[in-house]
Amino acid sequence: MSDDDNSPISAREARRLFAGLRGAPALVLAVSGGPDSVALMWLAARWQRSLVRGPQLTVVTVNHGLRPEAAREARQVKRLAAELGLPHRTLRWRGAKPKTGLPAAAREARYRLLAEAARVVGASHVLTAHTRDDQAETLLMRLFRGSGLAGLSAMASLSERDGIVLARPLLDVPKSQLIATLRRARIGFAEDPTNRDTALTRPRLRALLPLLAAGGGDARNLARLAARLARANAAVEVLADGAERFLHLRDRGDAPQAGVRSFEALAFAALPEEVRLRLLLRAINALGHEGPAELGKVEALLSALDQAIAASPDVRATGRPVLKQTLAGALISLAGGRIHIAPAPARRRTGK
Ligand SMILES: Nc1ncnc2c1ncn2[C@@H]1O[C@H](COP(=O)(O)OP(=O)(O)OP(=O)(O)O)[C@@H](O)[C@H]1O
Repeated sequence: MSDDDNSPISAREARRLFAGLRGAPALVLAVSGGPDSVALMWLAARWQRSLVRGPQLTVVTVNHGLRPEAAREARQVKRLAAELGLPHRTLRWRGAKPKTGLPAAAREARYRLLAEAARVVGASHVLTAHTRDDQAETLLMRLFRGSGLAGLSAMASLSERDGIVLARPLLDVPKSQLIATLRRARIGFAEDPTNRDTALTRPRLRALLPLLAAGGGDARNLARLAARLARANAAVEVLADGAERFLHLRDRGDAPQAGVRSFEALAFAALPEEVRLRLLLRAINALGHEGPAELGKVEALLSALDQAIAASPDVRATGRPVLKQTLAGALISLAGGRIHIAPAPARRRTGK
């Protein structure tokens, strides 16, 4: 870790971090009460005060109703927001909580509530306080889960969700600098108890980080790797766009049925493997009705398609499907020299 990593963030540095947000009419700050998001709130408030006509800021805390201390933490955020002259709202996650996949459901609900709050106050962006350390952890989690290039690109500094831009202005900032900023400003913050719960994947990974850092795999290097992979991923996406247009042009005058995607099999087979995979993923995710397809399953499908195309040299000859599979609610078939992807018919109930 360099000395810089322990220095408070200067007003000038913060201006650079928030530069792209200056012209926004209003911003929502997602503040849980933990050090990162309290620092985000403090930095954003100082930045906004320094502007003649900066964006309106609204602080939002989501109480997931899962921990008894959450209400008190939300009140603490409200108090601090008031001291900084910022309006604050606490939003409750109501409704049934699932028995499995609770963290994912809580995150989903949190982003939905934050996006709703943004719409209510006319904000174009929701700002979260993800740091460089979070980026490194995300990369590692996805690495251990076997993600592909897109997943290993980790978090983007700007992304879109429900018509609202999700901005992560601190994604390149080490957490230690945020703590140093709060110490210098004499601001207290809550500690997230899930950080100490070693049953969860992220905290377990967090415990591994010092070992990795000792071997050179520190957050700076891991986050840099994520940025490089994101760059490569963006380039492959452009290639996939081009390939889609190329296949479409070859089909001129031969418009596919509505709600179906179809590619000429031999032209498809000549494309690079990563591009073929993405074309399948895009089509399956667009037309299937069972959520995003798993990369491993699309890889298996692609290999089956490749084999089927190679095994029938005159792939155009037969109108009968030489391959037919469903995946993530989409039906994929190879027939008459074309790969067709369509919504799978609804499954029939097996009960009598
Ligand atoms: N209860 C909350 N209320 C408002 N904002 C929150 C809340 N929890 C998290 N956030 C925002 O999200 C950021 C990331 O939080 P955290 O690292 O706990 O998320 P996570 O559960 O790991 O999921 P993800 O990284 O996908 O958001 C925080 O810095 C903060 O800006």
